[in-house]
This record gives sequence, structure tokens and C-alpha cells, in this order.
Amino acid sequence: MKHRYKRRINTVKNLLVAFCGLDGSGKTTQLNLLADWLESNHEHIFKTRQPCDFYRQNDKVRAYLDDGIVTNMHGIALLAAADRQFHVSEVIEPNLQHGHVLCDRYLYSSIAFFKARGESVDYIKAINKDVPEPDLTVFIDISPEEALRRIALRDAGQKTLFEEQDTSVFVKVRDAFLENIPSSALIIDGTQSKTAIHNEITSEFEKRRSFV
Ligand SMILES: Nc1ncnc2c1ncn2[C@@H]1O[C@H](COP(=O)(O)OP(=O)(O)OP(=O)(O)O)[C@@H](O)[C@H]1O
Ligand SMILES: Cc1cn([C@H]2C[C@H](O)[C@@H](COP(=O)(O)O)O2)c(=O)[nH]c1=O
Repeated sequence: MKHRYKRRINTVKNLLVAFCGLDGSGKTTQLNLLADWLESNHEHIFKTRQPCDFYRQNDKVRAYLDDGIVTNMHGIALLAAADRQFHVSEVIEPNLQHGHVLCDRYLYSSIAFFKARGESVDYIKAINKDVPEPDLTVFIDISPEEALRRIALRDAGQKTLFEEQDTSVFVKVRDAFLENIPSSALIIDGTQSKTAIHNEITSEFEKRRSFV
């Protein structure tokens, strides 16, 4: 009798993981914990963040982020979209060839912030239509009050961003996150301990690895 062996080829895919949530929600903390965990498992990772300097260093963006001065929010949204396009093609996609890419903020942060700033979600999605969906989006949910409390503790004595100066903007940003985050995202209660949140993320990361 002739045995027929089914050959299974296991190809481990590198994942794009995006962290989103309010400022102070713990994105950077959790990105670093996931990076350390992956590296301790001998996996290649690349840490990055959005927005990049193209956006952050623009005079009109700075006037808005620092002091709330804006004449054309559509234009600011286009700068964020252009920044993301370059980041995807020049940084994220090349690095995904070599390992997992962990990105602090991504498209869903842009959708939430610009919705809170009065832009339509359809417009933000349209100008970002070509960027890839992350393999895992982590949304760390905390209240605006807790976000501002943590920022004040962390950045004591430093000038905060215009939108970090009272809870009203963050109330809108959080609502916009909750309305627009995809059902495939991992939504985490960010008031848990850092370790409990990390454990939820690693457990979901393991599930999202796809084998072909
Ligand atoms: N689960 C947690 N419980 C309590 N404090 C936390 C938790 N996670 C993070 N923090 C603390 O909250 C502060 C903000 O965390 P972190 O800088 O990681 O947030 P972030 O979302 O990256 O902020 P930003 O968007 O402003 O860069 C830090 O001082 C951090 O140590
Ligand atoms: C993705 C994205 C973010 N922003 C805002 C959100 C934050 O308030 C700042 C960056 O703050 P960080 O703590 O230094 O990361 O930028 C934005 O304006 N546009 C975007 O697309």
C-alpha cells in the first residue's frame, strides 16, 4: 500500500501590531513590554510610532498641537495621511520583511482624533484608504480623567499639548475610538495592572499568528 503524506509547510508570518488609545493610556508601556517579550523569545521586532517627524515638525501642525491654533483642519488631516503613507512604504513594509512591527498609534488614532476635531470619518478613511490594516490593533481604554491624571504625573512641570489641557477633547476622542474601532481589535480595560494588560496582549498575539 502506498502511503501518501500530506506535506504541511508552516510559514510564520510577521505581524503588524498597532497600539491605540488616549494619550497616557499606556500604549508605549505596552508596546515596550510586548517588544521585550518577543525579543526574549528570540523574535525579530521593529518598534516605531506615528505620527512621524514629517507631521510633528510641520509649523501648522505644531501651532495646532501646542496651542490649538488652526485655520484648515482638512489640511492638517492630509499632512497626517501623507506622513502615514511615507511611514508605511518606507518604514513599516520594509521592516515587516524582517520581523514583527510594533507601531505606537496608527490609522484608528487618526480617525478618533480628527473626528473629535470636527472632520468626517468618511473623509479620514478616504485619504487613508491605501494603508494596510494591522494584523492586530490593540485599543487600551481608559477614561479621559485617568488619562489626564497619568499625563500630569508623567510630564510634571512640562508644557502639555493643547488637547491635554482639559477633558473635553479627550471625551470626544474616546467616544470616536469606541465608535470606530473595528470589531477585530483587542479592546482592553486600561485600568488593569500593566502585567494583566500585557498578558491579554501576548495571549491575543499568539492567536493572531497565522500558519499557512
Ligand atoms: N496599567 C497602568 N496602570 C497605571 N499606570 C500606568 C499603566 N500603564 C501605564 N501607566 C503609566 O501611565 C503613564 C503613561 O503611560 P504611557 O507613556 O505608556 O502612555 P501612552 O499612551 O504611550 O502616552 P502618550 O500617548 O502620551 O505617549 C506612564 O507614567 C506609565 O508608567
Ligand atoms: C495618529 C495621530 C495622532 N495625532 C496626535 C495625537 C497626539 O495628541 C499627538 C502625538 O502625541 P504623542 O504623545 O507625542 O505621540 O498627535 C494627530 O494629531 N494626528 C494623527 O494622525
